[in-house]
Amino acid sequence: MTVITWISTLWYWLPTIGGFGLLAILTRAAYDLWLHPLSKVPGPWFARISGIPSWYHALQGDRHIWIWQLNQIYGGKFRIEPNTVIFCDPSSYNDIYSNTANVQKSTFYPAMQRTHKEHNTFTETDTKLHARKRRLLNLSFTEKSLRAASEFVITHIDRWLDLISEECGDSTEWTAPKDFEELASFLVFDIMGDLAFGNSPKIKEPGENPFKKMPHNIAEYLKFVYPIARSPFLDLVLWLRPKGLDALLEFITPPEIKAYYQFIEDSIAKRTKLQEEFRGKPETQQRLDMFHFLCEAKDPETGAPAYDKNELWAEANLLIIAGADTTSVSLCGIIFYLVRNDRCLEKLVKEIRSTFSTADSINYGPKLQSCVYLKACIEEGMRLTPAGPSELNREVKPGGMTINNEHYPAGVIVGAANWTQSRNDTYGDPYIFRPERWIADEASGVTAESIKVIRANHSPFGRGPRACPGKTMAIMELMLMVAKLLHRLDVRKPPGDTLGEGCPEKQWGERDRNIFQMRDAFITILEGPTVQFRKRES
Ligand code: HEM
Repeated sequence: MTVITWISTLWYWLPTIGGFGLLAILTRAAYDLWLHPLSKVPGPWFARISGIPSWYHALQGDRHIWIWQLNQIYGGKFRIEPNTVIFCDPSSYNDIYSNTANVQKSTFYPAMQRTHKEHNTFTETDTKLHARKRRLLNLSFTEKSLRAASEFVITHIDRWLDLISEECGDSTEWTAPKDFEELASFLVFDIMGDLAFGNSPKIKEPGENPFKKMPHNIAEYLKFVYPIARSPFLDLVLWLRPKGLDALLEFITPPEIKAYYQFIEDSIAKRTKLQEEFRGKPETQQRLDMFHFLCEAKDPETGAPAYDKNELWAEANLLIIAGADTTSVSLCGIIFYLVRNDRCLEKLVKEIRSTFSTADSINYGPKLQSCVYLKACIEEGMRLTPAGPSELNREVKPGGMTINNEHYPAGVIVGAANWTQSRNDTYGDPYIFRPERWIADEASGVTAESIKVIRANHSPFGRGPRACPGKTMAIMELMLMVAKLLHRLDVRKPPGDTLGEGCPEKQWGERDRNIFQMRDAFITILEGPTVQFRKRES
């Protein structure tokens, strides 16, 4: 048969093929609307028959705003994709993320990993395999490792503040406006590099350094991979990955990201060698970073090293991605709100400067823990600036589960979105930065009970078996960063600066000038805040 005959035959059959295609789409849409187990759950009709709206908003980076808007329209639960329901009340939140919930992570998570082979604790969907990985990873998050980590953290924060103070000089004038988002991400990446694989990229230091683009490149990578993981073609993508798609993605990976991977590989090789040299020496002569605890982890059944080279790579890489952006986003959120709320900033500065006589005396101990207003500012900043604004989705396992007294069958995807969850009615005045809501005080009417209610509503570190193992470390870092910064320096918003604020010309949900706006790429991507520093007066 000649090519011309092929084309004319195809042309002849095209209407029939098109007709069958259309029929299949209409049949599927009718099923999704009227027969699907979620058919009674409300939601926009297009989202109930197609993943395209959700995908579109993932591409736009405003999926959290879209979900929040749907919450205003449809109430406590709605369908955002044919097979996905979002819940917005505390009771459902607890049902989905409790230790006993019959759920596992959905296939969204493996889609976020670099290659189909590179499973780490975060992307593992199988509940039993995850439990094993998590038990081992937890060995890096003990009280002992935390104490050891705090020393690395303090060294970096002090150096960071020395550099900012140098810019202030001896003058009592304010510095030029600074991009705090950049400053924060440089600090946190240096810390995480040091802790996760024993090599700080030293990007907070002045001067040229190719790794200064690293936080930006990771953000770009997330912006690229996130819409893929949220796409309606996810099953096809996952099927194609081992069949050549991974190789293609590797090929088109930008050189800056490849340089970052190379940096991790080299650092791990060097750090592994060092670990060998340390073997047998007393602990005081070893480097007790998180990598140490990963290397020393033993499989409880066989007694053999818990991680092979590839797993060690995957876990160390996970720690830097999971621990760096999240902490820097939280720090930016806290500072954004503090420099816009003089009353809170003054109260916090007073607490810190009256608790510690010098910035050097601030370390991770009972005195820092006694700073209740500091803790409250951190909780409030993290409430308004969640490090991941959309839902942490979970797939219901065989046997189904009950959420808020209703049954959901196996295979359905469920979740609650942090941005929406931290703005619901439980807070009374959710759009106000008011750290006092986290402190029990008879005079202001805040009780232990009211705090329990708002805490049950949402947790920035997640809840249940997949909750963040780095929570205590992150809180330790944030407390030290904010306390040391405000002890040494005065900070303010440059007069007239609006970077990061909402704006009346923007779409619904992004207009409030008092709210820090963000882009959703699973992890939050921010622009701003801008701040000015000044040596403290006394
Ligand atoms: C303020 C900072 C942080 C926030 C807001 C945060 C938040 C979260 C959240 C919400 C999850 C659950 C994600 C999900 O279910 O999809 C998570 C998981 C995780 N986080 Fe964090 N995190 C922070 C800092 C850290 C740090 C410092 C580390 C490590 C040094 C870390 C390591 C991890 C790991 C390994 C997981 C995966 C746990 C699992 O799947 O079992 N995080 N984090």
